Amino acid sequence: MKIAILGSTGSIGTQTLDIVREQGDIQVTAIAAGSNIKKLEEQMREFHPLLVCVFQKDAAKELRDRTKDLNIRVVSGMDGLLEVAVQPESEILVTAIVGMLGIRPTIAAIEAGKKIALANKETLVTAGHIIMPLAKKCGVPILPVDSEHSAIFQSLQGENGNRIAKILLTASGGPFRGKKPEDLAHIQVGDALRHPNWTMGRKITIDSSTLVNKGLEVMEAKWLFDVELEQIEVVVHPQSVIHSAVQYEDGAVIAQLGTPDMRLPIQYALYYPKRRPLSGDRLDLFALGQLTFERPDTETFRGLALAYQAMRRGGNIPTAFNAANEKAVALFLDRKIAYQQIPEMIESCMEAADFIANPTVDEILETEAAAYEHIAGKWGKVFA
Ligand SMILES: NC(=O)C1=CN([C@@H]2O[C@H](COP(=O)(O)OP(=O)(O)OC[C@H]3O[C@@H](n4cnc5c(N)ncnc54)[C@H](OP(=O)(O)O)[C@@H]3O)[C@@H](O)[C@H]2O)C=CC1
Ligand SMILES: CC(=O)[C@@H](O)[C@H](O)COP(=O)(O)O
Ligand SMILES: [Mn+2]
Repeated sequence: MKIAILGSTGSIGTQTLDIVREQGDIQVTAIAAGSNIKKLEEQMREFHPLLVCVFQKDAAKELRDRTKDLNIRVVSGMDGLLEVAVQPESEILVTAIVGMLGIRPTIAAIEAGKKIALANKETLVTAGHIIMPLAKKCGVPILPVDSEHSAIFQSLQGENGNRIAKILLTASGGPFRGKKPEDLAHIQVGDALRHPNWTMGRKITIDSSTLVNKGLEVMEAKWLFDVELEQIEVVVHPQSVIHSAVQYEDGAVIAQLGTPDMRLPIQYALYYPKRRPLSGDRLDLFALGQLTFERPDTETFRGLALAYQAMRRGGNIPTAFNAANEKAVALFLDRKIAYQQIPEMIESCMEAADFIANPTVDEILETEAAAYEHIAGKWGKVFA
């Protein structure tokens, strides 16, 4: 099997490469990252891709100098990401890049007939109405990597045309589960980066803590599984053992359970429909003792309530939601805004957005730019 990876240096990207190492029959034809040339150089020397993209131009130049002996082409910028996405020899593109920057490369890969192993949920949230019909038209499967969506996908195997009554989308509840709004006023970056169950990139870890991640995942599920919003129920399950479930019309609930290990959904997407042996811990129900469930507290964690609102309004409002969140999380991680300003900025950008019912890619990117401008206009001092 031949694969290309967008975001090879990140959490999902490096775990994809762990699978490449373990399985031994995957060739990595192309990789891309933002600026981490140290890790890219290591990956080039170990996996010998044919093409490498570093988004930042200066970093690409430095990587070229450092790897002259390898004779591997190094490209940069959006054009470089697009080249990696459509690298002629690859069969599957793993979208492990963070943010809606993934939209254009994902579309290009679908148009080039590549299967998509999709981790980059922001792309579906903002452009699901373009990507899902395009994938259908091009006969390209979108194979979910996100743990919940992989669990749903696994629970749907053998459904024989039976309809989904409900999706039970599990959520850990994040590090602040049980807290009230007044407890969140002085949250620091280090507190929010302490996820109870998963080790992930910084942006998604913050999103898990605000429940924005769950809001993004509800939208992702809606696009992937073609269900109504009302058919998706978020269930807080602090142990993260049940990765999600499907309820059928006769009431049967089929779930996928496992240890919190992203290598399983990544491997399942790559080899679908085959399962392969995989190293790692096995689930021990006796050691666990009990599994618990709660309703999400959407009054404290307004990110989830705002996501539902964005989905109900539809059009480009999920883009306003997502773009505002990407900017707000980056500002919070840079210690420029307080934790509770994340939902505040999302709500404000959603209110300020000019509604477009069926946005094109250009209009999605304009909505993103407008959200950034709105934040700069209203909170200008945080950019100083
Ligand atoms: N981590 C997880 O367990 C899960 C992640 N996801 C989703 O997967 C995606 C990736 O998440 P995660 O792996 O945690 O993120 P990380 O932050 O760990 O990695 C992000 C990757 O994207 C690269 N990147 C960042 N900016 C650019 C750019 N401008 N051009 C090219 N590459 C860029 C980074 O490169 P560099 O290192 O150079 O910055 C890095 O390789 C997200 O959409 C997330 O929501 C979904 C489920 C679980
Ligand atoms: C591993 C994974 O898929 C993450 O998206 C995870 O779901 C985050 O956990 P919570 O958002 O449920 O805290
Ligand atoms: Mn998830």
